[in-house]
Parts: sequence; structure tokens; C-alpha cells
Amino acid sequence: MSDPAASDRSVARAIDALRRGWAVEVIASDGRLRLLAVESADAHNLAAFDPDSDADLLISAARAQTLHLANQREAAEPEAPVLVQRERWIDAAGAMALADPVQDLATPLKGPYRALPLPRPEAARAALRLARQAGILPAYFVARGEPACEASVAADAIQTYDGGARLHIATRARLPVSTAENSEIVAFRTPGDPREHIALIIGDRDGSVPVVRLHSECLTGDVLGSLKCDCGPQLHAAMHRIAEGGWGVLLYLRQEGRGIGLINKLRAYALQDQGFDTVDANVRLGFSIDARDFSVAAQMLKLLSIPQVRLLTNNPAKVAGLEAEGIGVTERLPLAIAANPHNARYLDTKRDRTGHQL
Ligand SMILES: Nc1nc2c(ncn2[C@@H]2O[C@H](COP(=O)(O)OP(=O)(O)OP(=O)(O)O)[C@@H](O)[C@H]2O)c(=O)[nH]1
Ligand SMILES: [Zn+2]
Repeated sequence: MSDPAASDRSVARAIDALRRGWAVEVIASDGRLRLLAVESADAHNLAAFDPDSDADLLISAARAQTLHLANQREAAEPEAPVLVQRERWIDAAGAMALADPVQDLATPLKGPYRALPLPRPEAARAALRLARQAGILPAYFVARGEPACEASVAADAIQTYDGGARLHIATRARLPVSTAENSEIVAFRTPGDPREHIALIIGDRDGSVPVVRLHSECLTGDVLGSLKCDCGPQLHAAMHRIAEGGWGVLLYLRQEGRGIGLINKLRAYALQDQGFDTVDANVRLGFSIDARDFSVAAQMLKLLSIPQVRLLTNNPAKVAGLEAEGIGVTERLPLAIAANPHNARYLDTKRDRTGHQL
């Protein structure tokens, strides 16, 4: 598809369809797959999609490995697709138990499952990517027949999908906050993504390079005061640091759960309750360790006419993400928060496994 807007539109429609439990067709150079997301399947839509109960299941290699389906060549790469033969006893709930590692303790695995050769790997890979973009578990029923599909999308469109294209400032207003009475909120909108990012500009622009914080949304930490992470205290510490420096900007990015969405983050928490760390939990669910794209933050800074920043972060990926998009990071300012018994392991894992520095 040559028109980027039309291409993004087809992906947006497919994402919407998946979340609603509607069938989607993914078309690649190696063929087409007709798919129903396991997460949004129920007896009703599954019967319409798969009247003969012979649809196979597509899952991530990470999940296949947990299910001991190790006979897949691609199993070394956790996000790769694996096709599993659907046994007749696997209904919608059974498929969810197969797809969702959180249920493993409550629903001892029935198995054995049988992996099948993957006839259309390019289409399958694109389909799993699409599920991750939709914030649902990367797991599908794959029709053998030709059920009607609500949306049809090309693998190339999924690959190049840019939900953040055409970001613009939608509105701005004064917003006195407890940390800084002299603040202004700026709201951003993009047609392809319902997530509305915001910037809080603290103080008056004075020509100096501003202190900037990129904060990824964390409902549990920011709003509920969760002790499992450091987000809430980091958010407030950052606002104080910016206010002390005279002027600066907090970018509040709606990238919940490092970009996998709230529900999948809570699934990761359930796996952490079972002993997995934050990195392994993401991978076990079939996601990458960090699914965020910091280029949206760079776009926001450009729209605010801020070419250079002093960045409050321990995460080198944020520095690299801004610099890759042409924002100068003149200084990195660490943002350390005292650990508590609930988040000590999380903070250690960030340091040891995701390259966070202090
Ligand atoms: N998937 C997942 N996300 C988590 C977990 N704990 C916290 N998060 C999310 O991680 C993100 C943390 O965001 P930030 O504090 O901005 O980023 P950071 O990578 O920690 O980097 P700095 O704080 O800047 O050093 C938020 O989106 C949280 O919702 C977890 O266990 N799993
Ligand atoms: Zn958090």
C-alpha cells in the first residue's frame, strides 16, 4: 500500500477489530491468515469464526517454550510465531489458558500440545506484532477455512504502522499544581492513537536549557501509590527538581507498562507474584522487555520548540531515543529513589538487566 495514511488506517481498523473480538485477515507475501484473537474470543464469535472446530492456534515462541513445544526452529527468538494444533477440547476458555501464562498455576496445563510447521511465517509474524500493538496477548485462532473478516491488513502496513504520526498540540491551559503554581498543561493528540500525551511546563521559559523528565504512565504507581515500582516518587521528585531549576517540562507519556498496556502489565505483576522478575515476566507473556518508543517525546519537544534538554533519567534508552530524533541531551541528571521492600528487586533488575544507571 503506497499511501501511508491509508496504510495506518487499515492497521487502526484491524487493532479495533481485534479488541472487539472480530476476525481479522493479515496478508503477507507468503499468503494470508484469517485470525481471531484468543483474548477476545467467546463461544459465540468462535463458533462463527470456526464452525468446524479445526482452527489452529498461533502463539509466541516464548509461550511455546513454557508449554514445552521446543521443536520449533525459531524458538530461540521469544517473539517469533509458533503454530499449535488445536485439539477439539480447546474451547475459548481452554485457548485462553493456553495463551495466558498467568493461569498456569490455577489451570495446570492439559497438553500435550503439538506444534505444526508454520506455512506463512511472514503473515504470522505480522499478526503477532499486530496483537502487541493492540495491547492484547499475542495469541490467535487461525482459521483453516475462509470465515468472513471485519478487517484486512497488509503485513507491510503493520510493520510501518506509526500511531504517533501527525502529532499536534490540541489545547493548552494554565494548571497550577501543588509543586509549582506557575505551570501550564499542553495536551497532544494524534489521529491514529487514542492515547493523549501531555506536557506540564513548569515556570517561565528563560532561555536556559530546561530540565526535562520523560515519564511513562504508571496508573498503579502514579495514582494508587503502588510500592512495587518507583514511578510515583519519581514523578513527584522530578516535578520538584524541575521547579527548583526555574523552568522545565514534564512529559507524561501514555506508555503504560513500558508500552504493553495496563492489563498486560498487571499480568506481568501476577507472574512476578509467582517469582518471575519484571524482564522475564514480559518475555513470558510474549512481549519485548521494553515496547516504548521515545520518538513521540522528541516530537512533543519539537512542537514545544525545545531543541535541547537536561534529561532527568536513569535510563540510557531515553537519552538515545531523543538524540536519535535530533533532540540534544546536554546532560543526564540521575533520578534515584530510595528502595522499599516491595520494589527493591524491581530496581535491582532495572540496574542489572535493563541498563539503568544511577
Ligand atoms: N511491563 C512492566 N511495566 C512496568 C513494571 N513496573 C513498572 N512498569 C512500567 O514501567 C514504566 C516506568 O517508566 P519510567 O519511570 O518513565 O521509565 P524507566 O525506564 O524506569 O526510566 P527512568 O525512570 O527514567 O530511569 C511505566 O510505564 C510503568 O508502568 C513491570 O513490572 N512490568
Ligand atoms: Zn510504576
